[in-house]
Amino acid sequence: MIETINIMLAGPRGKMGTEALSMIKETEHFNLVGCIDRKHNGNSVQDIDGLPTLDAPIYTDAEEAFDRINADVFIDLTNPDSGYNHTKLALLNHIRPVIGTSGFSEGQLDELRELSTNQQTGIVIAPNFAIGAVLMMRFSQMAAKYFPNVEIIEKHHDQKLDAPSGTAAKTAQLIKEVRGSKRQGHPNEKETLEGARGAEVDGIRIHSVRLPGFIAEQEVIFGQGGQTLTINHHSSNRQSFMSGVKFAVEQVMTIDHFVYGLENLME
Ligand SMILES: NC(=O)C1=CN([C@@H]2O[C@H](COP(=O)(O)OP(=O)(O)OC[C@H]3O[C@@H](n4cnc5c(N)ncnc54)[C@H](OP(=O)(O)O)[C@@H]3O)[C@@H](O)[C@H]2O)C=CC1
Ligand SMILES: O=C(O)C1=N[C@H](C(=O)O)C[C@H](O)C1
Repeated sequence: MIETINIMLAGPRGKMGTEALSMIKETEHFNLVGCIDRKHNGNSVQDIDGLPTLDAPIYTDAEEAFDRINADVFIDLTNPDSGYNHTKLALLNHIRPVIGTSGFSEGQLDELRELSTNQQTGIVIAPNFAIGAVLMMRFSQMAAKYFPNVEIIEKHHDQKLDAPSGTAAKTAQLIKEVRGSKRQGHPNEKETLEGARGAEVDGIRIHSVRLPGFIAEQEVIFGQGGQTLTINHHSSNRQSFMSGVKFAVEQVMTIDHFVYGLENLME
């Protein structure tokens, strides 16, 4: 018999949070034990319009929630500031975090890595839960060995708060690991309009598009004498992320260290 995993979630009314609650409800060995929301203190999830019929208390005070709720895993799907604070609280309370929230700085990731080590508590931070996106990042890393000239275009809905996306930042990091530092474009190039060449991570240009109509898409474009190679991933709904959230919740129960990216948990 599979053991039940008790889950606490922050951001239940959000686009991802609502989808994650439905996934929890449909998963026999997952049990929602509480939520952190900015509204509805003292209510049960099932009393809130539009949320699945799950009987779990809502807290607006995160510290109170971590004091009172006895969970195995904490899922955060909020925003960078709240997500970072919640993640620290979860680790301090030895509740294993599964973090989908994007936009953490390198310094914040380092602090969470250190806290996870000190607390000997497993944590999974996944820039993208869609398995296709994880493969797109890995294929990009493979291609960069042979095609070191590369730029990234990420396209998201216009409600997204952070830019560049966590996925684009992680892709750049993976590429950097295999190709080293390289400034893309002409050495003497000059922007006559600031931002025209996008953001830069270790020489890799990242261009962020924000438009209604998109959910999440990324193109990694490689160029070399006479040829281009484009690796593209497209999420057309938020269900695309849920098998990855489920996988991360199951996996985080088996580790006691910091993991950044689902690829580190896949065979
Ligand atoms: N890793 C992945 O695969 C994916 C990651 N994401 C990331 O997940 C996060 C959420 O995305 P999305 O669902 O689209 O965003 P939404 O804006 O739809 O949802 C965020 C929710 O978090 C709530 N919230 C904000 N602050 C707090 C807080 N302090 N306590 C509790 N709840 C809070 C918001 O409440 P209110 O409505 O009151 O503001 C809102 O309901 C983003 O960082 C996004 O980049 C998204 C998709 C996939
Ligand atoms: O905000 C989103 O929507 C998404 N955020 C994540 C990111 O920043 O990469 C993952 C996915 O792209 C959707």
